[in-house]
Amino acid sequence: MDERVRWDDARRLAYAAAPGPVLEWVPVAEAAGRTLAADLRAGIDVPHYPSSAMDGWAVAGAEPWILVDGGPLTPGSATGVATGGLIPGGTLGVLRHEYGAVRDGVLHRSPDAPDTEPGPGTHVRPVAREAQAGDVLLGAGTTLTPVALAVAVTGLHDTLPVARRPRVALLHTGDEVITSGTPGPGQVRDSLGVLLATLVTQLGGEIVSAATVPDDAGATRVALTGTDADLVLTTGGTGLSGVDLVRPALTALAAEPVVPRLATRPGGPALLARPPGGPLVVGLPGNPLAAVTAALLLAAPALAAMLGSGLAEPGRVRAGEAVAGRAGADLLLPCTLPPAVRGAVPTAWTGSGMLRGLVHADVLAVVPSVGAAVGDELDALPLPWR
Ligand SMILES: Nc1nc2c(c(=O)[nH]1)N[C@H]1C(S)=C(S)[C@@H](COP(=O)(O)OP(=O)(O)OC[C@H]3O[C@@H](n4cnc5c(N)ncnc54)[C@H](O)[C@@H]3O)O[C@H]1N2
Ligand code: MOO
Repeated sequence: MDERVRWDDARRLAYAAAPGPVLEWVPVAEAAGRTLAADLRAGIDVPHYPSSAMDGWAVAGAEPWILVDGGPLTPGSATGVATGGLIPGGTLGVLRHEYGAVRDGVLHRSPDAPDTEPGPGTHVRPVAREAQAGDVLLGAGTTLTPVALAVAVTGLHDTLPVARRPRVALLHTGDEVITSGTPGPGQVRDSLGVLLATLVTQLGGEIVSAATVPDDAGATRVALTGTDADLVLTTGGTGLSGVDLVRPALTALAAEPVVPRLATRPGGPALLARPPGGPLVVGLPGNPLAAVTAALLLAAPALAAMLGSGLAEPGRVRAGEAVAGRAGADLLLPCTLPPAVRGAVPTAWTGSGMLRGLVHADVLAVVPSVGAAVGDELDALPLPWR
């Protein structure tokens, strides 16, 4: 049986396998970038009083208008209002400053005032035009952008119910992986640690631990379970050699293989498994481009589910050049979108051990096994750091 899962099915399975959000309250000033865990309703009508949209005069009845100090107005009277000022009772509409002239305490329309001004409701912002008290202003799952925070404050919210940041443990396997100094032959500097920590943070998670585990079955098993994280991301050790121990360790733990492998290149050996009672485990291949690709396909959807945000639909791009396919797998290629080409062009570095191409890439384009001709529409995964 082919246990390799297509890239799009893998995203959905990862999203479905992850637990939902845990709610916590944070002050609005500390909530930027967080994800709302519950609908936020307006605590007041927005706006909550009728206000002027212009500097000018609130008028009642037909001109001329005798200026009075405040309202309520009776027909033939007017009072000065500033933008945002309270519209007094009895007001017909607002005559903006440019279209009025005051002589001897009496307001007249100027000759260039439009015929329609002032009419009923001119330049008046009615109560609740934007929202009524109780309306949902921001839905659960909304990312708290600067604008969303402002809307929350307008709706009278000083603390916000947000999804607790998913707690993520990083586990690097491989005796050859070193974290400082110059690597000798057969050794490699850990480049995935900083990459994944940054990516996880950008995706809304929180790194709670980062450890390196030697190529030892027992140590790998212990490391996979000895954590209170919500999600464990392992690197390396997903392959077939005697020192690739992530898969055997998960089998020994009787973990449910939610995504046993991916039908993609790079990233084919990646996996997502659920040990009983333990945190979700995403096994990323050691080859760096394969690791990032798999992180976007498996870890990103799992984190989105834990945050209660939706599973983002992939984008679409046109192939900017012909690309040969690869039998039995979808190619996920770092591509730029040069304006002159009007399509996706693979970077010069698409090997699974190479990261250079991703630095300048705009998307990961999905090239089906049959390949792509110039102009073909392709699915494309956005890159979270773009
Ligand atoms: N006989 C076969 N060999 C391989 C196959 C296969 O099907 N048959 N698949 C290849 C594919 S595809 C991939 S991807 C890799 C998967 O490798 P592992 O997940 O087992 O990773 P390692 O063997 O531990 O390391 C691979 C590579 O990555 C480097 N690495 C590991 N960790 C890090 C790190 N933290 N930072 C930077 N680089 C890292 C490591 O040094 C190796 O060069 O297997 C293929 N082989
Ligand atoms: O997933 Mo591997 O990096 O395809 O060679």
